[in-house]
Amino acid sequence: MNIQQLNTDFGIENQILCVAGKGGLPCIQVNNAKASALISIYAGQVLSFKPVNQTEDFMFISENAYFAEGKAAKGGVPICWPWFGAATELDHITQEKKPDHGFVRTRFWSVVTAEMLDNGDTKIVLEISDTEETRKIWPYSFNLILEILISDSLTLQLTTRNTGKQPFSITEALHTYLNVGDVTQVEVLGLENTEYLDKNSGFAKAYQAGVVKIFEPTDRIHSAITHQLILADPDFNRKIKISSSGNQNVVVWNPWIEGATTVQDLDKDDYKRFICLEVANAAGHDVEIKPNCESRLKANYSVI
Ligand SMILES: O=P(O)(O)OC[C@H]1O[C@@H](O)[C@H](O)[C@@H](O)[C@@H]1O
Repeated sequence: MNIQQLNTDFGIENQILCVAGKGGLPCIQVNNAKASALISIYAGQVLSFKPVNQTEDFMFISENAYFAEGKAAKGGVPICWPWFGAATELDHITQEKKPDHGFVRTRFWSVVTAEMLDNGDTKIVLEISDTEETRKIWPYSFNLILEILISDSLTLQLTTRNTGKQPFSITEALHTYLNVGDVTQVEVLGLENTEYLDKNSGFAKAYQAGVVKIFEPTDRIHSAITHQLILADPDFNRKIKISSSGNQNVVVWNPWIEGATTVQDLDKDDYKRFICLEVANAAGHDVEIKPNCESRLKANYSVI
């Protein structure tokens, strides 16, 4: 991907700049009067989002994150698609294990548009479609579009279009790594009185009565959710609201101490610095999309 050409096509002086990011991977740097953001064109991944009145980024990125082709960078908002979690079947041609969380977070996307709106927001649209290579992993034709709106808040909208002749089913997630002051002090509001599958107990069903706190390895798929979460972070003295639509699940993940020491692309203390709150369709909540139809998953992240 030619950075100079990207700037010719999409650059706007002092506001939208295409740069070679870490590992030389192409990124879009956005600065407007309301916020700044960094978006990886490889992976279609928001790596940074910071409203101008905030000192702390919304996004956590591990110092040990991989920034290389074929690898997923640990942090920001990886897009899990067309499956969330481990693939349940082997590749039908190579018989190899399919990548966890799908294949679009380790592939180059394209820029469709990058524009400043009249109200001062910036809108970036990225897309990825099937190729001969993706059809070997997942035998369907698709067009996946990520619309990113950088305003006082961050809005992400992921649209899946079935461009083929047969229906397909997906699971998916906006796998947001939210930057926190100290994960042991945060509270997640909005999941009270919901059921969840506990991945750390063999996907056993469990029930969350009160607010969610992190004090052990946590890996859950909540269902029957409301579409609003609040992440209360006393150390950063802020509350982030996450409003969503098109999702039947919310995933809460923190690897805790033992997880952070075994995951190579996390530093041992990183577990304190993030919580993943993922707007998702997962664990049996597959979305079926018929030919010429589409489905949308949307989330907005704001400080309240
Ligand atoms: O692939 P990544 O970014 O390392 O994330 C892994 C984690 O992603 C979470 O979404 C899953 O619920 C966890 O089970 C998994 O371990």
